[in-house]
Amino acid sequence: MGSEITVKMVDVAKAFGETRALKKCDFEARAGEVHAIVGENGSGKSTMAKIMSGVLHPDAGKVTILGEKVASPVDAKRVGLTTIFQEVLVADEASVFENLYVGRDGVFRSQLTGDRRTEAAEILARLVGKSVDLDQLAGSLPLSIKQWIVIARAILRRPQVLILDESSAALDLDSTLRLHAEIDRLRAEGATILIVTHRIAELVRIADRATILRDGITVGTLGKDEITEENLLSMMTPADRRASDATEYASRKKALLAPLILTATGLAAHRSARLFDFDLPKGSIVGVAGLDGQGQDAFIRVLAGIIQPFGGEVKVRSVDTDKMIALQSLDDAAKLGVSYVSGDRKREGIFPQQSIFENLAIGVYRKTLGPLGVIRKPTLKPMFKREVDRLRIKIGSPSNRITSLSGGNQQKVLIGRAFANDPQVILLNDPARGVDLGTKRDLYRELRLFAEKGGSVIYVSSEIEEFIGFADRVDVFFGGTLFRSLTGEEIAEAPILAAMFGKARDASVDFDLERTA
Ligand SMILES: Nc1ncnc2c1ncn2[C@@H]1O[C@H](COP(=O)(O)OP(=O)(O)OP(=O)(O)O)[C@@H](O)[C@H]1O
Repeated sequence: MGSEITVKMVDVAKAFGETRALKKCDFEARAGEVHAIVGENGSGKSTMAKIMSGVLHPDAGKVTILGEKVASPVDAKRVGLTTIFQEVLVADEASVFENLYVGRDGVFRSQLTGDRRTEAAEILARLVGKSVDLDQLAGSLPLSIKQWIVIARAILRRPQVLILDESSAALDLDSTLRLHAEIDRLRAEGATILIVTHRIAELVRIADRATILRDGITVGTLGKDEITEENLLSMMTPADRRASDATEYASRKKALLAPLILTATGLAAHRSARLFDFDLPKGSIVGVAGLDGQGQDAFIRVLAGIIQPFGGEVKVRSVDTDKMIALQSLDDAAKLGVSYVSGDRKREGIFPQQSIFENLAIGVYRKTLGPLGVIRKPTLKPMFKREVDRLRIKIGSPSNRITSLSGGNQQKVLIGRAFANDPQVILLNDPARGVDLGTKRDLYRELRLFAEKGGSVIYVSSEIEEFIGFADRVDVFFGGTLFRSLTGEEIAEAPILAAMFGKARDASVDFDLERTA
């Protein structure tokens, strides 16, 4: 590891009105290292990244990047710092190539040499995993490729300091590995890479050091060998709020023998995919895994009544009549007690113009309408408080806009909304994206309690480790269809991974998880 200090923050403070996002932040990163910034939702990580990038100015303290002060984003770029923020900023009406070089000595194609095209094509192909036509309009591409354009744009700048603020939160396993290979490459060239992430497996695999923030204060830095889930948790979370242990539950095969609460028969979630059947026993937790685009996302959205399947039908047991009733719409889902939580809060989840309170309580408004359709807010208050406490949502006033919350806390509001509806089935579509470690554990515990009381859970995740010690069964999607169901001891990394790649039960995966450069 190079010893040159590239990023230095001393005694930095930053407040937004009454909220003291950073109180005393000290930080140091060196050339040739991957340094993670870790902390609970709302602990100040993004604020720290924005200050380094010149987007925000500190109220107090000193910040230097490569020995220089940075007063604006332009300044930051000049000294060699590039940041990839959570938002995917791509100009739809410009070509892929123009998007890659936007802001760099003009975007006119005539000024850009052939070398640049070759370099852009190479980097993008490495990241995407296949070649991408540089001349097509970015607007015609799926979100996943747009995300790669943003990452490629940053890498093409050959930054000396690269900040990734939750840039891998929405990436699937295969994509994450490609991003890691690229990070390794930059590290080998002597760059400093700062990553803000809640994905523990990612941290352990790639970070050389990790600095932990708690409530706007940096509490310490761990070396590579010290980066473990337990160490991170104990530094991130005050002792009184820490779950006493990493309670792991044995997968309960018995739970799978209970009467069925939801069934899907002859389902085709994709146009040309093989038909499949699915069932959800009452009181069970079924995990759903798959690489990006294998049909699991369409599947859970069909179950939620958001989209229609190409064929087949979904039925849910009615609480009132105990009969299996067809579910074909969002309305049916609400009536049958099926709640949905999306991990893609920007597109499917939050109402950005509304308050935190309204965003959480929106699903129960209807049930509590008073005479003349007036919302009886006081009746909702205890429910709101219960969910905020249960999920430890860090909020100021409930009447503030939801967008004033940190990303992870917005996600917690969506999870709270699902519980608040008092459902019999909760469908979660990669809900823990951007949610901190402590809250993830709390979420698993709450879902366990929910299942023990007879509730049923379907949990889609892009992180294999989420299922282990949590799910009673893991259904793996491959090629647009349900490929394999795993129970008991098969709920482990190797069998899940094998099924995700469409491999036979006992075949080992010729895919190296530790693959680097
Ligand atoms: N523009 C803003 N206006 C008001 N409050 C803000 C603003 N930006 C951040 N905050 C508040 O500052 C605190 C720190 O937020 P920040 O986004 O830095 O946290 P974070 O650690 O990145 O969280 P997460 O893991 O959820 O992304 C939070 O309480 C947040 O609500």
